[in-house]
Amino acid sequence: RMYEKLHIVGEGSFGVVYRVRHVATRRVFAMKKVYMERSKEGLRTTALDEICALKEIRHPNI
Ligand SMILES: Nc1ncnc2c1ncn2[C@@H]1O[C@H](COP(=O)(O)OP(=O)(O)OP(=O)(O)O)[C@@H](O)[C@H]1O
Repeated sequence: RMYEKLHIVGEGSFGVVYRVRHVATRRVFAMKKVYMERSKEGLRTTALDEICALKEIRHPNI
């Protein structure tokens, strides 16, 4: 396992955020687990929208 879960930081509309530790470097990060419920059409568009939005953002904390 690359990241060790420490505790839950918070929860939003699209997922839950954990405080985690990167095992190799011991650095602490926030990890967001996006809800990925499956529907007949495949992945929910809300989950995809959230992932696409986060991929676009350029910020040292993301
Ligand atoms: N990079 C981060 N570092 C530290 N804490 C974070 C980080 N991202 C999210 N959090 C914490 O986790 C909580 C949930 O974040 P999330 O982005 O899932 O939802 P939100 O943006 O607060 O709400 P919503 O998505 O419903 O508008 C936040 O309120 C914040 O406390």
